[in-house]
Amino acid sequence: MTKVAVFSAGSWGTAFSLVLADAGNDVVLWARREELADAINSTHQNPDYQPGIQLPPSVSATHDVEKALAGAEVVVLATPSQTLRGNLTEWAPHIEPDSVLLSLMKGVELGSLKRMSEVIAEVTGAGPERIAVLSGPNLSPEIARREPAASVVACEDEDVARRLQDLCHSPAFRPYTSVDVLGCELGGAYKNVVGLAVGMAVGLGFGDNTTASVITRGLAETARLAMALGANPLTLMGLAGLGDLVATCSSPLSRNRSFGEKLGKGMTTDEIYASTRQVAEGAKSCSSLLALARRTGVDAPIAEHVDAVVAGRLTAEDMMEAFIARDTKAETD
Ligand SMILES: NC(=O)C1=CN([C@@H]2O[C@H](COP(=O)(O)OP(=O)(O)OC[C@H]3O[C@@H](n4cnc5c(N)ncnc54)[C@H](O)[C@@H]3O)[C@@H](O)[C@H]2O)C=CC1
Ligand SMILES: O=C(CO)COP(=O)(O)O
Repeated sequence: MTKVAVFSAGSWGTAFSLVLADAGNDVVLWARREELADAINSTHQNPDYQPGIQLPPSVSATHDVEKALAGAEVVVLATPSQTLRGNLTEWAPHIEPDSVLLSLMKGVELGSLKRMSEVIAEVTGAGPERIAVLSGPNLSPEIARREPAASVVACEDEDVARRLQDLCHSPAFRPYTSVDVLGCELGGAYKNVVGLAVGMAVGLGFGDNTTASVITRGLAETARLAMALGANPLTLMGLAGLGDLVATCSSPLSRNRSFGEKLGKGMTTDEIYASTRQVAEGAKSCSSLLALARRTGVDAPIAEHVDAVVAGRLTAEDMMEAFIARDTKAETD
């Protein structure tokens, strides 16, 4: 049995622990709060992030970093993107030297504009053959209920991607391999920003023509930036691109879409933050993705307008009007 350490016990870390356990691994889930680790061990449920879901016996929880990491061949990272650098700096000295680091996160760091795999490389010094990402249409409540879903596990070293694919292939979860780490990460981070825009349209009371238009132009914007940075265009048409975009933008379970819906209904960003404990990565990554697009010389109207609404410089209504009023152009430009 492979020992896998999962950091941390939020919605996705908990649901993915169940996938890993179903796939035959010994899973240790690290929780930031000791009382949550105790609750998971005594009830086999995570009442804060996946209430009502029974975790398999091969999932145990701990608040002790060293204990979680000792002997772990794979370390899964599922914290909010903006805290990863700080968290990993504390954890890195205890990570086994040959272990593989698998990121489940979908964001881009503010300030540095680094993707999560880049932050992991910088903080741990691990080479590309030890760093992988998993991304796809994987809304955690559905994964936790074992509803069938697919995903992509990407690593520059294809053998490592295959090893991780075997590691998380369960009766309900089907991972595909890829070597396009950058494309998977940008697809995952960008779909959250598009999800915010779609949520705003929903909050304003608009229907399927509007949301389909934003989704499609969102995919074009994602592909434009990702390809300029070297991604394989086919990645954006796959599970980590179109697949995740469709899941996020269509589902009321998406925190990013819900966040956008609240903005569309007139709530402020601060009011929304105060109303939930869960992360909506797009509310921060709209700014870092916009900066990345500007640095790359790529037009990013959705990131630009979403960033302005999140920052309170524009209303959601004005954003939708601005989308329609922009200079007209060819679809493929
Ligand atoms: N929930 C989902 O359906 C999916 C989430 N993801 C991605 O996974 C990542 C984690 O998301 P979720 O688990 O959904 O978030 P969450 O909000 O449900 O949980 C976040 C976890 O991080 C911990 N945390 C919060 N602030 C922290 C800090 N300052 N230091 C250390 N830990 C901290 C929390 O205690 C919690 O365990 C995000 O990048 C998200 O985009 C990816 C696919 C699916
Ligand atoms: O990444 C996700 C689904 O694939 C989860 O989306 P939200 O973070 O918007 O809930």
